[in-house]
Amino acid sequence: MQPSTSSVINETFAAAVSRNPEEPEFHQALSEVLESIEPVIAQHPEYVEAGILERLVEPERQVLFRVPWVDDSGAIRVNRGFRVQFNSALGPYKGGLRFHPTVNLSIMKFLGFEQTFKNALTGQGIGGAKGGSDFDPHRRSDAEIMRFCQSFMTELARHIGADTDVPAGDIGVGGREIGYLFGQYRRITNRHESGVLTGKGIGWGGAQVRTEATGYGAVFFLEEMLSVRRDSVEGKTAIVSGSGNVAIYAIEKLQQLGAKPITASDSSGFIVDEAGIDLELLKDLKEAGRERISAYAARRPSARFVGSGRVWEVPGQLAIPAATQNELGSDDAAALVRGGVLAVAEGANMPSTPDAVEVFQQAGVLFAPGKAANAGGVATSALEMAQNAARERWSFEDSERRLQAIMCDIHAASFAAAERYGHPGDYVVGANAAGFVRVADAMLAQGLV
Ligand SMILES: NC(=O)c1ccc[n+]([C@@H]2O[C@H](COP(=O)([O-])OP(=O)(O)OC[C@H]3O[C@@H](n4cnc5c(N)ncnc54)[C@H](O)[C@@H]3O)[C@@H](O)[C@H]2O)c1
Repeated sequence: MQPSTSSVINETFAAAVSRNPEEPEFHQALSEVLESIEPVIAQHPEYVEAGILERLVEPERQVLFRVPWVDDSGAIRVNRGFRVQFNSALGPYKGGLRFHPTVNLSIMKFLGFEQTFKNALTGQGIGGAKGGSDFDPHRRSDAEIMRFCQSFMTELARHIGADTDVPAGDIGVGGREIGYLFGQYRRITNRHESGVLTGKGIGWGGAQVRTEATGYGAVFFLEEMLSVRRDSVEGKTAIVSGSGNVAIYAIEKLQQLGAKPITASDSSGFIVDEAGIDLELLKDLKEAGRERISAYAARRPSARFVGSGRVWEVPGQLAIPAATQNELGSDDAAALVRGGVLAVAEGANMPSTPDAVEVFQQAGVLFAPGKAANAGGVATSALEMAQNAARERWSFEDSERRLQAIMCDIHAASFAAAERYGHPGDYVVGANAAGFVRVADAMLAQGLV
């Protein structure tokens, strides 16, 4: 007799937890995905027979390395570098690099695992990975950032390649860092291998819309969810957290589509601007000046800075958490519901705790998990790889149209899978199921590797 689906899921989870102790973020991501694919497993015993679940939860390769560098005072510093190559059944490993002091193996594995399903959802033929370092770029000089990136790439270079593994940016890794990383890779390999990194500068192999893609994509996804209810983002107030790459371009697209974003945040607090965010000012402070968010309120009379408290207490009909994991708990979700929220799209990866997701779903709020809503970034990275391989350059308009089409496809695939597996309207089940089936089918076809 076949073991029951729930016992297979529970055993896989328990074995993964005992093999990877003290990795809470990884356990959280595993439990969220495994739980929601139960109805898929029930319909596909062949996945269980082929050991797909046991194989999926074990990364194909994990690389940990020393990153020695010299700071501006001449002192030697040592950080730890990571690259977790999770799954390459659908294509070369693909996923961002994060430079942040909280980076550890648990966070890398949660992100690499999630990335596998997200990348599958894009339909662009890319596997899943994540990497980074516990290096803190905050208050580091430009020269220190460059030396760190060069040392980091000196080791990473031997593990990546246009057909092997293609890193990109994430928290703490933007255009400047990708430039330094690419320069060192080119120097070490003596190859201008454009497809080895994405998020490159437009003048040297980068793609139009890559910078904007994650934030724009999250708003396109919001628009798709609302359109199912014959509604749209137009005229609605939006609560956005973060003030980095994802938050800034989510705010930009919300404004272009007639919504009114009124908040932004960083780890020091948040600002509320009832007149609507002044995007030029925000970009000037965060992209050019790398200043704290309080500087926004200091320069804009309609805004106030709140140093303690929760941005989610501010009422609005739309919410885009776009800072970091577990930034939105059940009390925050309840506050958003009280404030009249209709739809939430996760710009960041796993910003909502499982309890918060439950609060949204119980209240009938449209909820898009990060692996669907923020997949626009990696999808556009795949477009960058395609342009690099073909030595082509597509226009901004063409690239944005392709991004929008991909987000519509991700929405449609997630929506359809939710219906098919008995959870209509549940985008968490839909996105996990749709992504999982694509990866599982490829693994099944490729044998026990
Ligand atoms: N950049 C992308 O293309 C992309 C794609 C998919 C998902 N994501 C996810 O989106 C999120 C944001 O990434 P980004 O690229 O905008 O990074 P970023 O470094 O440009 O911005 C991160 C923002 O989050 C804020 N932040 C970080 N830690 C915080 C904390 N503990 N409390 C409050 N605020 C905090 C920072 O101040 C900053 O405003 C991350 O979860 C990332 O994994 C990014």
